[in-house]
Amino acid sequence: MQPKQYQPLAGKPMVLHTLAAFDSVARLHTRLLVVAPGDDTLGVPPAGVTVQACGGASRAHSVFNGLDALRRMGADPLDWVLVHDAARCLLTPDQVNALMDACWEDPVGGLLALPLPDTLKSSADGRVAATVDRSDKWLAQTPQMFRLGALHSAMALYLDRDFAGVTDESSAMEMAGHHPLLVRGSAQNFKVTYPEDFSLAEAVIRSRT
Ligand SMILES: Nc1ccn([C@@H]2O[C@H](COP(=O)(O)OP(=O)(O)OP(=O)(O)O)[C@@H](O)[C@H]2O)c(=O)n1
Ligand SMILES: C[C@](O)(CO)[C@H](O)COP(=O)(O)O
Repeated sequence: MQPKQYQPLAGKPMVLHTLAAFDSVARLHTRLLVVAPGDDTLGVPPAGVTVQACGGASRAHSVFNGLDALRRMGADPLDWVLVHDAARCLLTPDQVNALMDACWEDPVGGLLALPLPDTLKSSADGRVAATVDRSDKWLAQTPQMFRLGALHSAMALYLDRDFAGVTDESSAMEMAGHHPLLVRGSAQNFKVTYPEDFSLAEAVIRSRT
């Protein structure tokens, strides 16, 4: 079976839907797609997209290597960078613009996220241990937008620990003492994770055309 990001959705690989969300965002200077070393599945990338085969063992390794690649490509440490999951293929240009509008003047940057919609339980041995107050809980999405140099420095602190605990860019910034901005996203910007997510993603894509 093909890796998730190349599985077809509504007639084209998932990652092409993901990249398309950034097509009409004129403020973006560079679009970089990080793939695994030796991965040329995509062949010729879409116009305006640079591919770097510098993916790593985990998401955080891939992001860190991608930040290094951007520096080699001439990006400045003060440039904003938006990091996005290939598996969030239903992102829209409006959501990207909302994140950029909210973060542009912010001293730290931020991320798309959703307030938790369901009652939250903690568990022990497969049974409910407690109901957790969810009034301050959010589900982190991507893109996550930070200054290139600040994000690289924050992540570098965890390089020798194999980025343990760095499950998203915000967590690295938080551990470096920052408080990223939460920008309300959309439930449709879910990460294709479970088998049933593929048909849901396809239905949403078809509903938009
Ligand atoms: N080594 C890796 C693993 C993941 N990712 C990125 O992180 C995103 C979110 O990870 P996910 O796809 O959920 O992780 P996987 O481990 O690839 O997928 P799954 O949990 O379904 O096995 C991916 O879409 C991809 O963009 C990456 O860049 N490098
Ligand atoms: C970055 C992320 O999508 C935010 O919700 C998520 O943490 C990725 O998790 P994964 O375990 O790498 O799929």
